[in-house]
Amino acid sequence: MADVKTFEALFAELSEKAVTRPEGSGTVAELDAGVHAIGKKIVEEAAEVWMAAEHEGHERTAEEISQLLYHLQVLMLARGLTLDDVYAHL
Ligand SMILES: N=c1c2ncn([C@@H]3O[C@H](COP(=O)(O)OP(=O)(O)OP(=O)(O)O)[C@@H](O)[C@H]3O)c2ncn1[C@@H]1O[C@H](COP(=O)(O)O)[C@@H](O)[C@H]1O
Repeated sequence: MADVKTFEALFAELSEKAVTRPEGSGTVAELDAGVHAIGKKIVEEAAEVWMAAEHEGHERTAEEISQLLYHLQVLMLARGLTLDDVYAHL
């Protein structure tokens, strides 16, 4: 599984995109939409995780969880939080 993306690698990628702001980046668009919009996306994705876990299969649930983790990372970037800020509470 050589090219599996980890939580840390995704955060590094998104952090760089927030600075370099490449054309066509959904992350840049979401950051520009702001904390309120990102928060709504997190709630939506969280509901999809719940529904997938209760009614759909293993794979769909994993996919929805990956999307929730992505949007949480975007919110962290929007608020200037680092991974260590979060890990300090685990
Ligand atoms: N891991 C993700 C990721 N997970 C989820 N999403 C976005 O989250 C949304 C998923 O929401 P939904 O399932 O509700 O799908 P949807 O309703 O069709 O989407 P919207 O209409 O809400 O946009 C989509 O818009 C996806 O683009 C992600 N967007 C990007 N990434 C990764 O982030 C990195 C940077 O991406 P860019 O900023 O787009 O270059 C890349 O490695 C991507 O693989």
